[in-house]
Amino acid sequence: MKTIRTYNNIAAKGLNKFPQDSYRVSADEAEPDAVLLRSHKLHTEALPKSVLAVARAGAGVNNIPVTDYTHQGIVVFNTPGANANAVKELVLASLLLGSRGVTQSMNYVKSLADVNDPHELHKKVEAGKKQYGGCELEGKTLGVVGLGAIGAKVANLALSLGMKVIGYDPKLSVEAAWRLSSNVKKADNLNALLSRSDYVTLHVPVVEATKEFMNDDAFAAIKQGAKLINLARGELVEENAVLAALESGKLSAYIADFPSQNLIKNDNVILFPHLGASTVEAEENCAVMGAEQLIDFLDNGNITNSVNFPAVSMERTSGYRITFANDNVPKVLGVVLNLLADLNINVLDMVNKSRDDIAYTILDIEQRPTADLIQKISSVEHVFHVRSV
Ligand SMILES: NC(=O)c1ccc[n+]([C@@H]2O[C@H](COP(=O)([O-])OP(=O)(O)OC[C@H]3O[C@@H](n4cnc5c(N)ncnc54)[C@H](O)[C@@H]3O)[C@@H](O)[C@H]2O)c1
Ligand SMILES: O=C(O)[C@H](O)COP(=O)(O)O
Repeated sequence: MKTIRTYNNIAAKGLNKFPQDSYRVSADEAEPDAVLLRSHKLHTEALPKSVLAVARAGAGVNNIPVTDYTHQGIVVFNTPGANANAVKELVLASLLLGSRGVTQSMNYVKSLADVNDPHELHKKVEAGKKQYGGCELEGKTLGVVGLGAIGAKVANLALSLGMKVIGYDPKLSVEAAWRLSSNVKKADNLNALLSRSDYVTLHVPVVEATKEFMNDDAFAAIKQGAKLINLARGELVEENAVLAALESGKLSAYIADFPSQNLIKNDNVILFPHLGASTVEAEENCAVMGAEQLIDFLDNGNITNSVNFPAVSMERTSGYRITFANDNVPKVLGVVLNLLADLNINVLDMVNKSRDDIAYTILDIEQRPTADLIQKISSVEHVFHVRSV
């Protein structure tokens, strides 16, 4: 029986993917084969030695110490694009909330609950509305920082609303570029985007290069009166810098998914409780994708959508499967194959891929691998993980 430890609220549609006759899934597994989670932070937690893989049912993996796990042979997965539509739709709400005094005017109407005379109420409604006049999105410019799964959907949506769209993504993948309308204008650098955008929306991961990249310099470059939407991560925006930009009027609104005490107190900040991916559809998509990737890895050794291991998949042959991970240096594969040859073990099929400084191999052999064979492969220099699948 394989076991999966879950954290957070994982949609039942995903949990039901694990076959009941071969998997046990719960929050209490002491020595799980894998972990399935959402935003639970693993940085301060030691994982049991039994863990082979961690699946993040979602996009951001900044809650997982990915680099530490890599050399322990722990494969980390995420679910690219599975919640992109949910975030895109909340960006649409953010654009409108930032433009039309929606929440403020709703609060004004609520404050009229005790005005019982219909004529008096009508007068107050008509007199009050002038405080909440807004502007339209059509014709305005949206700057999209990060044009991956979410950014591309947001950019295309904004075009359909009649907005002009500028994008900035120095690491844009070819696949992501294919998803993007050719009407999205390319900014050569961040400041070129910031200085021309009425609205700026962030869709990049938190990594060393993006931490607090929205700092004093960025707000100095931003267009006077711009509005900033951040449904990506709080750490992308330096808090004192955004508060100062709001105070000076350089920024007219900040709409974000990551509350802090200082932000909550500011009237020009609209905050959600990390709601971007919280739709039935997104939660199910993420849970299903995460579960399927874990099952294929645990049952077959195949790796799809890992953030630290190469993508490697091979159809099963009639034989027995071994997988191993090693430092990406010359000769390791050759040594393992020689070892098999010396033991007169026939290889039926094989695939080997590398990513940065690690490599991963799937080998189908003709005979059942013994504990001694697994031990011998483990002892090969630079091999740090071996599994009979
Ligand atoms: N609020 C939420 O609930 C929620 C939901 C989903 C994702 N997110 C956040 O949004 C982020 C993006 O998600 P995604 O699914 O679009 O991911 P993605 O990997 O598809 O896209 C990220 C894009 O950012 C680009 N990028 C990386 N560094 C950059 C930089 N320095 N400047 C500009 N672009 C850069 C990449 O090239 C990529 O195209 C996630 O990492 C996560 O932190 C939040
Ligand atoms: O990175 C993500 O996918 C989002 O931040 C969603 O996080 P959640 O699954 O905890 O809602």
